[in-house]
Amino acid sequence: MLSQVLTVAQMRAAEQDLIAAGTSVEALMEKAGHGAGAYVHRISAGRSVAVLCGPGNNGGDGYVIARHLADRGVAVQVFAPLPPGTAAAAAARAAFGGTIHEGIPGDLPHGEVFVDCLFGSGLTRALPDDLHALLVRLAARHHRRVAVDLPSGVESDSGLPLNSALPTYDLTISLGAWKHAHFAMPAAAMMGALRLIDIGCGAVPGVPHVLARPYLRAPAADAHKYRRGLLAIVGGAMPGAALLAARAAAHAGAGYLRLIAGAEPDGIPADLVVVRADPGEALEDGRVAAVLIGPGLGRDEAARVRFASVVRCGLPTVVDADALMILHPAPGVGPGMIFTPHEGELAALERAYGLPGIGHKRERAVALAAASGAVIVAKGADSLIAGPDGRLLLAPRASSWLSVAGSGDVLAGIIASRLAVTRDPWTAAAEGLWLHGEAAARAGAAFSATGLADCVAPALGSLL
Ligand SMILES: NC(=O)C1=CN([C@@H]2O[C@H](COP(=O)(O)OP(=O)(O)OC[C@H]3O[C@@H](n4cnc5c(N)ncnc54)[C@H](O)[C@@H]3O)[C@@H](O)[C@H]2O)[C@@H](O)CC1
Ligand SMILES: Nc1ncnc2c1ncn2[C@@H]1O[C@H](COP(=O)(O)OP(=O)(O)O)[C@@H](O)[C@H]1O
Ligand SMILES: [K+]
Repeated sequence: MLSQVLTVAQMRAAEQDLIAAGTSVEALMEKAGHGAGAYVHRISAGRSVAVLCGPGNNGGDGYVIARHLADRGVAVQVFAPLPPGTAAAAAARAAFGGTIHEGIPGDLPHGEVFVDCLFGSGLTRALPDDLHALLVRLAARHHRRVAVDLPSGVESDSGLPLNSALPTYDLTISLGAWKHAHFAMPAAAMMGALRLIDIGCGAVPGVPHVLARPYLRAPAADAHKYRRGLLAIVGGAMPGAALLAARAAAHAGAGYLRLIAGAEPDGIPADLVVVRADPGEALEDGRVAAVLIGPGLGRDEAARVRFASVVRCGLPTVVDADALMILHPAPGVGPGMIFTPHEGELAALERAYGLPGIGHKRERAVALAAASGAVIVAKGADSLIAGPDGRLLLAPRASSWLSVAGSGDVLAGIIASRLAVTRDPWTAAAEGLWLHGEAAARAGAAFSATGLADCVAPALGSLL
């Protein structure tokens, strides 16, 4: 349940449940403040800290953090432009015996760590100019910046900043549970590293979770290539993309790769079996566990015919790239499939399924999954996985070096390989998305898509 992601309303309800079970708001605030204070203490390494406290319970957490630090001998100053407006925040302030600067001071200190406890999940509108300016000035005067629960000015449920020019942070410490803003762009880009403080919230049924590290297994002792999974990759007009997907797929677990070639590929690797036959015939083999179609397929009539053959074979299929752009709702399209759209392909699919395409990305992906019956991997800087049953997984931020041409082909190859291994679209999507992020972390900086594909095997090795 520490991986659950809650809306503001769900978080409030979870807190109410704790209160109803006998914990006071003050006790929750103590737990949250001490947990966050321990992180700030570590970061400050004994150097000075400034805490900006707002009027609500986020400010209350700030007073607890300040007391935690002062008790450990850290030089801490509190900036409180507004008086506490809740009983718990007032009590936390009274318990802090140190320096409090009220109002909007003209002179502000330079120091090591700035802790933002101006507003948390209670933010309902943009910060007024005076508070915004104070936040920006204090943040600019400190080397390290920590946001408590959320960066002030960010809307929790949408991840939208309600002000322009908000500070960025090195660390964001979420309290009680993750919020959507921690995983949604553009807010997630402002937050730095993410940490969560457990205050004892129970599991909330039916809510999204954070994509977790999967644990994979080496092939069984008696494995053979077919039992490990035969993946058929259906190529098309531009063979390079399919070869790239195959290069990634080869290192993601499938025991056997076959390229059902369209245009004649150059430089075929020795370990890739190339079949020059109609996909309809080639897929009748009976041993094919999963199919990938889309990378380099093209969007012409020949592409449509190849896609229709794949649909007819009824095998578990990853549908990516061009195939998403020519896809239309039809019998056999959707259930048992994984669609891997980026933003443009997501919009095309919404048009194809007659969906309005409004709301948060997560809501759009869930609606598409329900309408199509497919598992949706909605890619981008804030990737997520939606299932036709309403399940939702939000991926932790991955390397921004993934923004390189071909990294989507690599993802499609990885997911398809996992589909051949697991035969389960949901599991394959989750394992594949994690492996892609892990491969990127291992590939370091400025990698090419080929370099990324070559890091898939060590990434998989780390998950065994
Ligand atoms: N309720 C609980 O049991 C706990 C709450 N915790 C903290 O409480 C926070 C939520 O506290 P609150 O609900 O008091 O909300 P905040 O502290 O985020 O905001 C306080 C109040 O400011 C007002 N406000 C909103 N936007 C504003 C704006 N732009 N300018 C001026 N005023 C504005 C609102 O009336 C809001 O209720 C969480 O983020 C977390 O930090 C934690 O202490 C853990 C326990
Ligand atoms: N800024 C970013 N941070 C993290 N991941 C990213 C970022 N930009 C792109 N990605 C990932 O890189 C991949 C790009 O896929 P796609 O848009 O299909 O590219 P291509 O068509 O060139 O292969 C997706 O998996 C996406 O989630
Ligand atoms: K905050």
